Amino acid sequence: MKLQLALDELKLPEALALAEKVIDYVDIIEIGTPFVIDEGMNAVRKFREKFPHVEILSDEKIMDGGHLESKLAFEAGANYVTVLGVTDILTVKACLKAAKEYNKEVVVDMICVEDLPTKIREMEEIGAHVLAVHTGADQQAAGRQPIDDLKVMVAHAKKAKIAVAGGINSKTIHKYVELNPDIIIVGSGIGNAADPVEEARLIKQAMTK
Ligand SMILES: O=C([C@H](O)CO)[C@H](O)[C@H](O)COP(=O)(O)O
Repeated sequence: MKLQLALDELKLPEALALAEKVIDYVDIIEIGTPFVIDEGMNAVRKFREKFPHVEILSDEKIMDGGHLESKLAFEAGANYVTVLGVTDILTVKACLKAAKEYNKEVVVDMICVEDLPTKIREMEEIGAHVLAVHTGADQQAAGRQPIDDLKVMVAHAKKAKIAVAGGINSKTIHKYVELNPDIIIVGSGIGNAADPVEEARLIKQAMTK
C-alpha cells in the first residue's frame, strides 16, 4: 500500500521543503491540481530533479486533449497523470495511448461519477491502470467522505489498482486501510497538520501494520 502526498496549496519552495521533511514516509508525490494551475509542468520538473527516485503524479484532471496533456506530464518526469472519469472515453483512451508510448500510468479520478460500477467496468475494459475514488474539497466541506465509494470500488474493481482521496488523516486512516486500497492519497491531512512529519509518520505506520 502506497502513501501519496498531495501538494495542493503551497508555492514551489514551500512544497519542496515540506516534501523533503516527510519524504521517508511518502511513496508518490502528487503535484496537486491547484499547484499545476499555479506552476505548470515546471513543478513536475523541479520535483523530478530534487527527488529522482520517487514516483511523481501530475494531477491535471484531464478533461480533453488527453494525448497532448498526458505527454506534457510524462515528458516533465511524471510517472502518473490523472484524467477525469466523467469525460469522454476517447479522452481516457488518448491518455492511455500516451502512457503506453512513455511506459507510464494513467489514474482515472472518479470524482462526480454517478454510476461507479459501470464506469469501473468501462475503465478496466480499456486498460486504465489506477482507479481513484475521490471526495473533492467542496464535497468535503459539505461533510462527505470517500469511504462508501471505496467500498463500491473494492467490490467491483477486478484488475486496476485502487486509490482513495478525500480529507483522509491520521484519525480516519484506519477505516481506509481495512479496505486495502493500493494507494492512499493525503493532502491537507499532512499539509495543514500542526506537525506534518508526525502526521505523515502516523499515517504511514497505520498503513504498514
Ligand atoms: O485532488 C485533490 C483536490 O481535488 C484538490 O486538487 C487533492 O489533492 C486530494 O483530494 C487530496 O487532498 P485532501 O483531500 O486534502 O487529502
